[in-house]
Amino acid sequence: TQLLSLLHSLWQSLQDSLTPYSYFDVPEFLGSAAVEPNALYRHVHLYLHRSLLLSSSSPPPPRLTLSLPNSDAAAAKPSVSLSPNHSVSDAFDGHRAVWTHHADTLQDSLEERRSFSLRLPKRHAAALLPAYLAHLAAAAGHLERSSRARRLHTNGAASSAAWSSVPFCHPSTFDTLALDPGLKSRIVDDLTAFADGREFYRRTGRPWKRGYLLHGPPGSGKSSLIAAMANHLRYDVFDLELTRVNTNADLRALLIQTTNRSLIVIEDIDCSLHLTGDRGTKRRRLDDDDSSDSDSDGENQRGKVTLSGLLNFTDGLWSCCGEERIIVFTTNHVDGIDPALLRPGRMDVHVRLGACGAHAMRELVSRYVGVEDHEMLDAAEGCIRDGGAEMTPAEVGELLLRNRDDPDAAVTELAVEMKARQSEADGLRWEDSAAELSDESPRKKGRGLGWEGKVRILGRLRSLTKSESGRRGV
Ligand SMILES: Nc1ncnc2c1ncn2[C@@H]1O[C@H](COP(=O)(O)OP(=O)(O)OP(=O)(O)O)[C@@H](O)[C@H]1O
Repeated sequence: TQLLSLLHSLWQSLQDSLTPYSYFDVPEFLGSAAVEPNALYRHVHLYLHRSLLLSSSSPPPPRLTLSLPNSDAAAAKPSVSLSPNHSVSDAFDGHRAVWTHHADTLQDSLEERRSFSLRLPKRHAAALLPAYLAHLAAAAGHLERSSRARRLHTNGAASSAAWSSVPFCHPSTFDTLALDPGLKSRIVDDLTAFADGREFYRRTGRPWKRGYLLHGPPGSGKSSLIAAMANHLRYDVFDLELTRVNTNADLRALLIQTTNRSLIVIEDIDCSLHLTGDRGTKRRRLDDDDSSDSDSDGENQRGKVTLSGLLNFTDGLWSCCGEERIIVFTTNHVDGIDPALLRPGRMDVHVRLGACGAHAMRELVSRYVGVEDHEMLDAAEGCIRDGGAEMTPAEVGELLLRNRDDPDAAVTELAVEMKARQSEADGLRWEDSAAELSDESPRKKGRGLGWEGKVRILGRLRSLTKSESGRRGV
């Protein structure tokens, strides 16, 4: 046996010295007992699965293993892997890397040892290997993130500072969101730069977090934008219900339980706490650093969450207990928020969402009822461009949804509604102007209206008459 084993190793050495290739083994488990999982094996598996086996650019290897574990049956996505003792090749930097999957059954045991082996040209192996492994790790990391199941967390009863969660599967994405294209690309670019910014934040010594404030009337798409942001970044969402948090200490406890790569959302911030009044009474006591601990402790004793506690949450020392987090505040009334919360560093990006613009309206119509070109669509767009016709994306969406079986009726109703709103707005403006004209108050009288003002009011009156007749026509 010893002689045979010696001959075998001599034969191996001879082969190794003659072959033009270098081989690298990647076992599934590490250590003499082979119980510690090898992360590189998982990376190779993922990389081969997505980048090579399912790629349409290269022909698949002749044999693949398809599997669908019972626990994943609901997702109904079979996984594909390289069958044992089959190979697949990959091109990298002008060279060919060949991966082979091995599965060996151990003697006297049913146990199977699996591994991958990588074959590289021997002359270039030393130079190629580090770069190729880095490329593989980056691709696998990206795939791991994109395939990770995400969750929507919310804080439970007021008595407990704990999160509970459900799978996050909101369908809103930047593709389904009807937004002004400039605004959309600014947000996407900002999010992408943030997610890729590890090195930047490390170099500049800034905590790797970003604050967003979304403001606009109900139905302008704040929640949809949050879902699209989470889907774009593939982050978990922590939806913080401030009214269910008792004290600043609870708020801090909730914060430190949030995970990296997450979006922490506080909706309707103006309704959650009476922050402005709270701050107003304390403004004298609070210096520029609003997040002083002594203050928050004082408030804790009184048992409520305060502005200073919230500021600690957003940019105090405690806010840096993790990384890659985005904090999003939403409000319908931006004026009701204390300016301290809005400062850069706390809320870095302010996004105003309002009435549906012409581009967003066309996008919604195209998506809901498949109409790209229609005179009624032009009429509706005209009303938006002329001003006064304001409908939120939610209102436009609801109107189109009602008529989704009849595209003609949908765009006609949309044009009628826009026209009606424009006329109404013009009427209101005219009433305002008329009131101004007839106001007997000495202040207004003193200011008076010149002939230009009177002509302007007459012009408005005429356009109102016109729009009324137009409305009847529609
Ligand atoms: N920009 C948009 N593109 C496509 N659909 C939109 C858009 N904005 C809103 N909607 C539609 O309107 C519905 C309501 O929007 P959403 O809940 O996002 O508004 P919101 O501003 O968060 O409202 P609220 O302030 O009441 O929470 C969404 O379900 C979505 O279908």
